[in-house]
Amino acid sequence: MSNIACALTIAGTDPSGGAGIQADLKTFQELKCYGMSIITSVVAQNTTGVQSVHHIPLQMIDDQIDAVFSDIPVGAFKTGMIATVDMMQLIAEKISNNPAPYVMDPVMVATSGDSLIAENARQFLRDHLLPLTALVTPNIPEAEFLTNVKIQTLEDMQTAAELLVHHYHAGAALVKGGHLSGEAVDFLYDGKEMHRFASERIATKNTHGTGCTYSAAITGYLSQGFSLMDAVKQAKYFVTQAIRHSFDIGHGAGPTNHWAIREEVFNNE
Ligand SMILES: Nc1ncnc2c1ncn2[C@@H]1O[C@H](COP(=O)(O)OP(=O)(O)O)[C@@H](O)[C@H]1O
Ligand SMILES: Cc1ncc(COP(=O)(O)O)c(N)n1
Repeated sequence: MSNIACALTIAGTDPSGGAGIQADLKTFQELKCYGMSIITSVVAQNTTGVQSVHHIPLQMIDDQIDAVFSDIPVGAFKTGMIATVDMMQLIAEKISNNPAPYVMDPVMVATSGDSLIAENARQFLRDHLLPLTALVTPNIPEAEFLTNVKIQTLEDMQTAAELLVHHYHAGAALVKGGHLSGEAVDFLYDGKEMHRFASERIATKNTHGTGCTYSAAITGYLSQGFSLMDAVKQAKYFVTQAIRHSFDIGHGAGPTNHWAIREEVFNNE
């Protein structure tokens, strides 16, 4: 199978398996992509929150990126948690010559409320990494920070998506509405048109890692050659099913179910 789609994630870890690198690799696997990962920080966390963080030395991040880029053609890649300005600077340099589509999940705060990146890194992310993206996938608080727009309505989400592309130079923007109420509505703006992706809101507290899973699914589909619009459409379906069949495990916000689009799960619905 030499023509397998290769998808890469550059992110932090979650030993409890619901978010970060672990969620990304599980998602790639479900989509039948060949999954690869570069670890930026090792995070001691679980469904209740973050206990401690160890940043991987810059040289080691550099070496990991070289190990992958020098050997295997990457079909698409994503970034999740990048904790410091130094890491961002290095990653920006490394990826700027890679032609594969880049999906940025602008991770700032975990579902538990714990901050995952340095205060000054947020601005650096917006000013230096955002212009390199094919797509950025902020949730409401992240979109608010990136654009300075207070987001309370579906119209505000669309305004933020347009600003991310036209003012902050993202390739495209997917503003996710998980943090509003009512239907779970996301808006994709590709620089020309606004697309709406909606699903029913599922009553669950188990949303640990939804953003990671969603952006990994988009990356996986892009690595397989789907258009941006189709990749988001398929990924929205994937994440909705993953939330619908999420696991009530752990003492906090449980993880999503990465194998929820398998046929046997549907057959048992
Ligand atoms: N309770 C829910 N029911 C259905 N879809 C949801 C629910 N919560 C979030 N989503 C969807 O999950 C995806 C992740 O969204 P969001 O929660 O906004 O991001 P993040 O996990 O980065 O905070 C989006 O497609 C959003 O619409
Ligand atoms: C290493 C890492 N990266 C990202 C998240 C965000 O998770 P969520 O998708 O729940 O916002 C996390 N909790 N840990």
